[in-house]
Amino acid sequence: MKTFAEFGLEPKVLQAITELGFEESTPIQDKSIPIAMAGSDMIGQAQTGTGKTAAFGIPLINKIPTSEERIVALIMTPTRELAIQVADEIGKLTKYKGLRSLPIYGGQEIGRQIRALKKKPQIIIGTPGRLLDHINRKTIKLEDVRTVVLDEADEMLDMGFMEDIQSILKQVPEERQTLLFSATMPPNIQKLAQQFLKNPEHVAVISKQVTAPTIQQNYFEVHERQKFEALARLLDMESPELAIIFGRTKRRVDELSEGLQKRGYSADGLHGDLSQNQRDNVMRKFRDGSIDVLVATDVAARGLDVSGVTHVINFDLPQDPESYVHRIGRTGRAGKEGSAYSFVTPREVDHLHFIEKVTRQRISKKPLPSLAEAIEGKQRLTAERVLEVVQNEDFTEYKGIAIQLLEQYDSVHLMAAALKLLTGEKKDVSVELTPEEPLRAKKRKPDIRSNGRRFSGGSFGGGNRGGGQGGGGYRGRDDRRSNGGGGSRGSYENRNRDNNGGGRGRSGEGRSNSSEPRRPKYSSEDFVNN
Ligand SMILES: Nc1ncnc2c1ncn2[C@@H]1O[C@H](COP(=O)(O)OP(=O)(O)OP(=O)(O)O)[C@@H](O)[C@H]1O
Ligand SMILES: [Mg+2]
Repeated sequence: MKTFAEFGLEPKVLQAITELGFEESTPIQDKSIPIAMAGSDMIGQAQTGTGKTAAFGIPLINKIPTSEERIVALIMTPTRELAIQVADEIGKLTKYKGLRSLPIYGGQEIGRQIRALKKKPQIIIGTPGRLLDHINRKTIKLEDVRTVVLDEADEMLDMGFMEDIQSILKQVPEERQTLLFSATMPPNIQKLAQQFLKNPEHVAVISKQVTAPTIQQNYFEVHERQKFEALARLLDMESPELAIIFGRTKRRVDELSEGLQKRGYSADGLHGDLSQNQRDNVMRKFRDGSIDVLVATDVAARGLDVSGVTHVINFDLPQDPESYVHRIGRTGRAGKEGSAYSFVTPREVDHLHFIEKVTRQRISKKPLPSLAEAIEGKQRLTAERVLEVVQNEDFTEYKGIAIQLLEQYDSVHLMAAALKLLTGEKKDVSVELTPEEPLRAKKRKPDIRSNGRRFSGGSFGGGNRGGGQGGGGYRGRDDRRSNGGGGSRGSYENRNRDNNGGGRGRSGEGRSNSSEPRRPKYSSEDFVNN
């Protein structure tokens, strides 16, 4: 691992890196920064949460002169939310150098974007649909662009953005540097690379597994009708700091987040049918910790970086192994620990094994959390909250009444009653979800680690098993809560621009709930206690 000073970066860029708290470069940064600084095209693959944004962001910022008044760099992302987050990180990296960067995405008032474009940003971070819109209106000209980054390129392909990317890149001069980054590189990415990159260097910092080794991966075998109760128990048992729960469809996300709210969890939902404002609010609440549980479709699977996410729960198993890798990668970032739990119905067990095979990672089967474990978890959390008050807060005002009560009642009885009250046991409100069809294993070649070409990268920190590997590259960041700044507005960019539907995202993003057959609802009371 290098210190950033060894790359020969401008002092103002270094200063911003130091302020972000990055002490050493991560393996992907180590390998990509020199290649990108030399001007070569590049394909970069590294596990989720290992700093790919800065790996392309730092060299990009370093090379743009401050005096520049034209758009010279273009970064494309598959989702609006990611565009905002990347713009935020680029903004932080360019704080001292003082370049101007601007996110451009669907769902935001176009007039506002046009006004912001008049301030002559040098770096645009956008989703393909809205970018094309601006190109057609001639409010964005790409004739001076010298650097293009495709973040999550494979996802953009999967969402059907190939033609849009083609049209956008037609506007960019041939003499440019093109960089392509993702944690997964399915074989079809080759097509995109051949079209848009020139003699790219391949850099991969993945040896055995494509998932980050700091994520503990588990699954429960559970019947569809048991899932909600199992989820509630899991949340009670584990009391995550922040959790993301992935559901297959928008309807699922709505029903789940409502159900969790009814049961007293601080949860909210995120999917492509919400208004931009609603998405905005949900992401802001999640980033600042005013909700603990984000329920989302795959709209939140790629690239999102919210520190404090300790748990990812696949309430529904994703269709693609790629999606699994990215979803669980929302935790265990920047060397931190994280846990992933997947709910697998008996008919989906084969599909889970397929995901294990493709990702070359064992996923451990766990027994469903029992009622006793759930209760114990809740009680432990209450006790922790009480002790925190004991240690950190002023409760002098309550001492008088405490003394009075203790004179009349047994101290253990009193304490137990107070804890019961605090635990806030909810009446078992029954929650009904519309069942989802189980997934079937897809047939395909079980390797998503590379596109079949040889990569110049070696292993990721020398052996990926066990912990320890992520630690080296990530010192000094643990207490930082990465705040999205302007908040994050999330949505898959709709193919037809602003929310006209027609998005082709997987996992239900583009699927109309109303067209699905109505199946009988089941109730959480069907759940058999264990
Ligand atoms: N050198 C570094 N030292 C410490 N923290 C870092 C370093 N580089 C990046 N980070 C932090 O690590 C976190 C993850 O980075 P980033 O979002 O770029 O990951 P990624 O590789 O793009 O992941 P994904 O595949 O999920 O998109 C961010 O909070 C980022 O600020
Ligand atoms: Mg990323």
